[in-house]
Amino acid sequence: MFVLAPLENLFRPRFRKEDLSLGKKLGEGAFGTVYKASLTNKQLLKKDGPLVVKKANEYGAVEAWMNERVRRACRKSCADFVHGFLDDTSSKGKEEFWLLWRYEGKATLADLMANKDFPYNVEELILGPGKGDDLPRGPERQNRILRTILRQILSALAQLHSTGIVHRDVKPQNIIYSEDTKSFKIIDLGAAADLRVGINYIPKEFLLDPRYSAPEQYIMSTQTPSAPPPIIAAALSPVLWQMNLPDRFDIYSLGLIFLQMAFPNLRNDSGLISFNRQLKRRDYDMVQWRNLVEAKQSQDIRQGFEILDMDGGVGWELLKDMVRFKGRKRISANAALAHPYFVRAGLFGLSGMQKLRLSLMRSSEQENEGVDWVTSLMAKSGTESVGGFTEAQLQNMREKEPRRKGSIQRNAMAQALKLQRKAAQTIAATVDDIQKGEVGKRVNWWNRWQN
Ligand SMILES: Nc1ncnc2c1ncn2[C@@H]1O[C@H](COP(=O)(O)OP(=O)(O)OP(=O)(O)O)[C@@H](O)[C@H]1O
Repeated sequence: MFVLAPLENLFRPRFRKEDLSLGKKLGEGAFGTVYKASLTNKQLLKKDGPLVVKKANEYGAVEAWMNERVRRACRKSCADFVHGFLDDTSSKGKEEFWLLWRYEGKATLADLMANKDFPYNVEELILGPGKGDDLPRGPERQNRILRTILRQILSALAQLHSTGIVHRDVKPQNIIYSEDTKSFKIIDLGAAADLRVGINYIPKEFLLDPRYSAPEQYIMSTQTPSAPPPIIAAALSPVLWQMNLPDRFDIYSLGLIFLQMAFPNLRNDSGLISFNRQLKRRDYDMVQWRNLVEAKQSQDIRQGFEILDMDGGVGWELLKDMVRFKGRKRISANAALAHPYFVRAGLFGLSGMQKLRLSLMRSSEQENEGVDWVTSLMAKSGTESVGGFTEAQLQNMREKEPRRKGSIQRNAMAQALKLQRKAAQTIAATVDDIQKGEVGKRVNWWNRWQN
């Protein structure tokens, strides 16, 4: 940040108000007004195409800073930021900060969820028209779509979090479908906090959307003092981060989105608000909430649980791990990506039950099947990392660890499936351990896994 940011600014094009022609208004929030726009001076950008301009108030500079940081550290997770500049031509006292992004597309997840055809309308966007027809319409196909959406948002969040940024305003309105990458990206870093350098970190002041915010009032304990100067904050932040796990704030919000995707009756505001009230009254116990609503026998509720209960209820398990009262007990974005809900998904989605059986039997005949098996899952599902480990890292561990003797009982399908689930859980737990700084546990993890 200290070295690259100033350098980068030397080489990036500079924009002025006159270079832009504003079009349709896209939104108006507490921090500014957003327009679709085009460039009058086409030479400024190599790649032509529509842009989005936010005319922001005094918070604009912070939002620009946050966007630049994201562009350097994890650009694929958020809307493509172009530039931010202060408009000093406007009258004094009314300074405006202008922020520019590439126009990602017309639909946010909120727009898509409001459509009666959700989630099939998203399937078409991600796969192309007619491509999901290998399955009949029903819970299995819906589950496949929900899983893809959730995985895309979780990956984006995992990247933000590993950069030290907590978004604090995760909601369907702030998740946009990018027509270019054909996937979901996060927008609106206006309320985000960069805990590594203390930017926008004000423990006593927050501007959160109550519909989606986690029960904790502050993302950092109120006993944590206000942010010190950036360099000191950067040095201290890993400690504060581990103490408070502020990233879990976003996970709770995403859990609520998962819930809304599964239950049609919770997609509108009044549904969500009454869910929040019911959950609070039951001390944030999802099982109690389930008992309450299941008794009501509604079609929407039945449909939601049918999805979450598939594959032994892995969806429901993940949801419960995301929507928990205590931040510390909530799953992290990385661990969630290694959850069986996703680990099994790649296989089911891509090769079907038959091939899964075959590959499990085949892999159970090999030595070292633990690693081989996980890496083959990764290859099949197109996953680049499991629980934060790349394929190369996993293979490397395999080389250095004693070889496993014997093998899983042949043809023991049930056992293999159990192991698969267990392995994913162990990876998730291990990622948590590592995140807690106990790197030495990695070796224990290997032993646990072998056992
Ligand atoms: N990169 C983008 N591409 C396409 N549309 C965008 C982009 N960024 C923002 N929008 C549209 O503009 C709207 C407002 O954007 P954003 O949420 O950043 O502004 P905001 O002023 O903070 O609004 P709010 O306070 O309501 O969240 C979004 O809901 C989205 O429809």
